[in-house]
Amino acid sequence: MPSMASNNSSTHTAKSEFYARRQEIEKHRKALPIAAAEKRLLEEVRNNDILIIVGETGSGKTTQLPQYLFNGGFCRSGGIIGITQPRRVAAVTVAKRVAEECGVPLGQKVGYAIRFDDLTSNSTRIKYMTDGLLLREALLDPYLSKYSVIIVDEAHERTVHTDVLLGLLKTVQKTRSLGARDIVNSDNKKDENGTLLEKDNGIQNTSILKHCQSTKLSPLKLIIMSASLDAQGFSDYFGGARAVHVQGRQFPVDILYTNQPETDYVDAALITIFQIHLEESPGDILVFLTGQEEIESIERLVQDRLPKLPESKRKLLVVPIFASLPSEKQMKVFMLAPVGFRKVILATNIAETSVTIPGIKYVIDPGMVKVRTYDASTGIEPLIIVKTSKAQALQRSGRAGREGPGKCYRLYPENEFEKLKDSTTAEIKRCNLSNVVLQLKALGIDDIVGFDFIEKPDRMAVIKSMELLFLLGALTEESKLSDPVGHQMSRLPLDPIYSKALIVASQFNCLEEMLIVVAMLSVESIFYAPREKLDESRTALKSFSSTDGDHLTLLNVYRASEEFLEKSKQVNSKEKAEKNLRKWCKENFINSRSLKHARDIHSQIRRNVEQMGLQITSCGDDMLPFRRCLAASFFLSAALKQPDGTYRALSSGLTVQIHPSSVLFRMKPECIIFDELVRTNQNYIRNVSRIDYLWLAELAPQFFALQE
Ligand SMILES: Nc1ncnc2c1ncn2[C@@H]1O[C@H](COP(=O)(O)OP(=O)(O)OP(=O)(O)O)[C@@H](O)[C@H]1O
Repeated sequence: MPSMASNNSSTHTAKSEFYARRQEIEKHRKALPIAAAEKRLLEEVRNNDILIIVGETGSGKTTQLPQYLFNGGFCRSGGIIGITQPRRVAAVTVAKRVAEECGVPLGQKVGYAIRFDDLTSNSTRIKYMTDGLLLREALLDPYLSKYSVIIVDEAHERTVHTDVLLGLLKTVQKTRSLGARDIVNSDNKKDENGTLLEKDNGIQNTSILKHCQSTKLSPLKLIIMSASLDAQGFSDYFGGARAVHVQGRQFPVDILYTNQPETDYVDAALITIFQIHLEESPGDILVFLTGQEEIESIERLVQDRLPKLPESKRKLLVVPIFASLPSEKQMKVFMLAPVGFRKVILATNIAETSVTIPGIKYVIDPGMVKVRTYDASTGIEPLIIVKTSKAQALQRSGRAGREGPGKCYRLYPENEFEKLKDSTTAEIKRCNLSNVVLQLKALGIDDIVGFDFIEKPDRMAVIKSMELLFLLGALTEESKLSDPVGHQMSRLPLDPIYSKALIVASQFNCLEEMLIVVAMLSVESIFYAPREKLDESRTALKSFSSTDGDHLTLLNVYRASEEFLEKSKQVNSKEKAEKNLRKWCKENFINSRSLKHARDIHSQIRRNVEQMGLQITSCGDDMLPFRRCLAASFFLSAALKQPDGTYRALSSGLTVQIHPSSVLFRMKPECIIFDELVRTNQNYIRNVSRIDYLWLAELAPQFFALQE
């Protein structure tokens, strides 16, 4: 019968496509430079409990090593191979790729887990995750007992989470080795109960050892990996651990430099995009920029210029990717462009390491990156734009040459490259440490200064952050985590001040409102004001603005958007309603991407506080409790008006000014709290709300009584 015949043939086609794809993948895997080193690497891991692996970008470290270890029997007794990544997008996309290479559905043998998104199951043996997530797992399972191997990938990035994790893993690894060895043959020192005595990294290891002995935990294999790693430094830190190099890269990447330094790198990037598009052979372009605003401005400029090109040259598809973009939008960059189109990806350093973006042949690297810095003496955390390190430049160029030869356009002269720092300053050296301290305390590590970090944070920064946590009520006078506030705060994946605000809000009966405001404060630029439509955008803002300040204004925006969406959903499909909301955002000069991100964060933190058993109630129309709650939570950033119209920040003594984007810019109330201090040519404060000065001593006596 014809229909039978066609069914059969379509099954045949599907089958042969499947086998063709598997063959293609197998061929690709065998061609990777790391493939020649498979046996050697397995031997090295068998012989060394800690191993450092350095290999070129694209050589196959992240995708292949876990598979080699799995096939080499490292999961035989049920253990999991955990691979950490500094970024969520890398954890997700690499896991997808490896699942495909293994020919299994994602979430079975191969899975990933990132904050609020866990695609693993009992059968998962190769698990990709963010370094922050593994740290959170350590809170519940200090021995990381389900892992037989942990690979810390992209260790060169030296995020705070990676650094804390390295210190923690050093201890866990040592303890698990000792525990396991002791079961077999013990001549180690023991206490009267026969438990090994060992105190390391501030953790009382006797209990860990006891556990290791009772559960017969096997030693943990620890692998530190990167393409651009100071192998010696890492080896020294891990007591002379063995370092191996995997030679070779799959495809060449031509590096091109400019003759002269560029005065405006954004403009230079724009010109280079069009030059490549008009003159070079097919292949997609990846451009590294410093942030959402820069990306959105180039996106508009490219769109503006496209219609001026000849019809045949207009097939250019611009796709942005930055951290605060919802993940389903981030995933768009991994989709192939429609036939005949060239894709231009505008990315922050989120796409710098680990990821393979299909189709990328050209990389444009202006050599700049936005980083958060920290001034412990004032508590200011300005975001500044700085030059990348050599390691970052190498990673960026490594995003090309993954599927074929590539080109990287560095928008600076070659001699400038030589002047760059070898590696990026570790984040722990330049950030507010209150979150780190809170996490370490929650892990039972009380001696923060004595903790064996690969690079010690500044002592002053540690002390400042302990002070801050004490003032927020998270630490006791003995510097222990307080109960319940400190413990609750450590469970919330937020900046400690926001976590505290949520806890306080449950007492002020306005948690409903605070959840929204914290979500809105957690995203970049809710409002946008294009220069050519400044008046219109101001008028739009007025319809939401509250004379009490920006926090209530943000609340109004969120609620108005929810109301709009609900109404739209009553008469439209969900997709249509979402589309209408984007239109509504545009009309009201609201950044729909940021708003969507805030809605996601809102539902996530709402789930968190529900799990913690906090009371979610609303203060209704009376905003007084909410404003008092703002004062009780943000008292460390209270400021008083001075005769000249500037403000004095009460905790740092700095002179600050309300940012022109604030609804209180002209009103200038006597006493305010603010969320953020931005340092440009002035100290500007953003997200400002009016409070009553007398509330400060009443609601934060621990701070304002100390001041007198
Ligand atoms: N999602 C993907 N789609 C297509 N090919 C991929 C994908 N992920 C990896 N590959 C291929 O596998 C190769 C090895 O990637 P892998 O991430 O394992 O390298 P790596 O050595 O870890 O690189 P890096 O140091 O840059 O993270 C890539 O160069 C690419 O050819």
